Amino acid sequence: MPGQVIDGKAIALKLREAIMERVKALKSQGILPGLAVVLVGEDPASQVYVGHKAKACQEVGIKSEVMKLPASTSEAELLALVEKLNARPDIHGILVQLPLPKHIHEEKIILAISPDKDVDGFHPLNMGQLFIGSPRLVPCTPYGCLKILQELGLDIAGKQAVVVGRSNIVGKPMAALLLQEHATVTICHSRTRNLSEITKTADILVVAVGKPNFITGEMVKPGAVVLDVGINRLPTGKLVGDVDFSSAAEVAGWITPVPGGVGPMTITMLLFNTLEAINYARK
Ligand SMILES: Nc1nc2c(c(=O)[nH]1)N[C@@H](CN(C=O)c1ccc(C(=O)N[C@@H](CCC(=O)O)C(=O)O)cc1)CN2
Repeated sequence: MPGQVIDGKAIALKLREAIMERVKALKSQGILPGLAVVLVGEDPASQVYVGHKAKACQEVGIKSEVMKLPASTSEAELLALVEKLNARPDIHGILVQLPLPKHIHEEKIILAISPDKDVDGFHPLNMGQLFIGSPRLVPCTPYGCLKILQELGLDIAGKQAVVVGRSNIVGKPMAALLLQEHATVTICHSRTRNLSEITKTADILVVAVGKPNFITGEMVKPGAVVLDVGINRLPTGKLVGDVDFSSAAEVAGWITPVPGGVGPMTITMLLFNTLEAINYARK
């Protein structure tokens, strides 16, 4: 029997309703949550995501300021903007949309964002906290994957989890989150040998490699939960994940589609983190 398709949009909407209630409560205490979103350059996908973020903020009542800078912006100019945002008491969360133009070092920018306002959870302090088991602000995409598992009531403790991909944004924090939930975690990457032998052991398979249809049905354990983090636009314009949905859905117990799976959760967890960041604001 084909696996059940996970409706990430529906889960995201449910969580956003709870976020909206929290925003109302904060406003009644005189606190208006504020998020700054910085976009450098004209990358079309980034423009879409930033637009989605601003719209989502508006829908739940968070104040968002989108700052669009030309691709020619220097690293020093961007650092100066981040410093200004760090100092603003009305801004609780700061996010610099990735990827940045090649001449700007992402690591330097991430390091410059105050860890207390780092709603992406990419700052080494927040990453380190996650890895020592005391999470603070958690990267939105892996956090969204975890929420999907929790919202569906799927067991994590004691399960074999395999994460394919070792990026700082998704793979590594995803592994840390699953470990925190007591899964037995394996991380696979481009140099992994016998990949399908490992993926076939996974009760929970998270795929974030950025390669269209990379994982096929024969690489999936029957009944597994498959979370597809990939978003790849084919030359035809069609959006596909890193998992070949039709063959994997025949084998999996649960599977996220692309679009409409993990993506909407990423933005929901950004809203969630913006409210969490209020707890770290200097009084
Ligand atoms: N500063 C950051 N940069 C980037 C992040 C991030 O978390 N922080 N992640 C990605 C892009 N991203 C958010 O920024 C993101 C990607 C995709 C989606 C999404 O909702 N996707 C939809 C499809 C949208 C489409 O039509 O293109 C879906 O999967 O249903 C949300 C956010 C890289 N940069």
